[in-house]
Amino acid sequence: MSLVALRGVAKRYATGTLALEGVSLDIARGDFVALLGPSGCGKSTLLRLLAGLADPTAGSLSWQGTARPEIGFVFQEPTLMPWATALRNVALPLELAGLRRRDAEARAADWMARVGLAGFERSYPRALSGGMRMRVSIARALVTRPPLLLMDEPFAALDEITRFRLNDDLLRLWEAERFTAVFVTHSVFESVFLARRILVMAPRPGRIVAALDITAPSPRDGAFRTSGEYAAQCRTVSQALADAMAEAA
Ligand SMILES: Nc1ncnc2c1ncn2[C@@H]1O[C@H](COP(=O)(O)OP(=O)(O)OP(=O)(O)O)[C@@H](O)[C@H]1O
Repeated sequence: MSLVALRGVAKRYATGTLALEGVSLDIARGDFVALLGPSGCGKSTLLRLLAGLADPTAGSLSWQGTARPEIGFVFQEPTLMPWATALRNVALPLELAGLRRRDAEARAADWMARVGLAGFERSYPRALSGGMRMRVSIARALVTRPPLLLMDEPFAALDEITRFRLNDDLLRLWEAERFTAVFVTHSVFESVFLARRILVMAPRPGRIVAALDITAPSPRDGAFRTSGEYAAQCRTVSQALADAMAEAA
């Protein structure tokens, strides 16, 4: 069943830039969708439309049950409050939702453990590594258990080993929670590792040029990352991306 259906969506900014045109897609509840494409193809714009941070200039977004669900966000910058401990950062969305501080912190501590940060509750963001700050950001996004998680190149600034670990842990969380995930990335390798469906986008105007299903089963782990199946899927997606870029050029 689709969580959201987009039909003929376009977005033209006030500057005249046509960031998206003719975008039609269905995002199934519980799916993991990657938006893959070169700079400027409208990935972030599509995420902003899903988030309700911008409105389409043409076409429609229809949410199942008619209302946009609660949404968790993870950006490339973890955007934590520097004056608050990691635990306070994770607890904040719960307190904003009306939970008592003690209950919010208990649940936040549980989520910190789930992202591998047990023992760092009292640490301030500046004392944590980039990867750990990103883990705090993921815990903060998921602590209210939103049905939809939007991620905009969350791991692009991290080193490769840290990025692999976060990919592994994100998949574990998704398998346990089954939120719907929409993940923006420039990386073919990351998109194939994470996603069940990859939407390849091309620029000028931003549009979806291919939709590829990645059928590899769970669990996807270190063994999957070095498998022939993974390499073959990466080749297919790379080719689709190269075709998209050639068409756009
Ligand atoms: N607020 C804005 N006002 C005007 N133009 C914008 C705005 N935001 C994005 N654009 C333009 O719309 C197009 C799509 O931008 P968008 O950021 O959605 O692409 P992207 O695929 O996410 O790129 P990147 O990978 O570089 O983040 C680009 O040409 C961009 O310059």
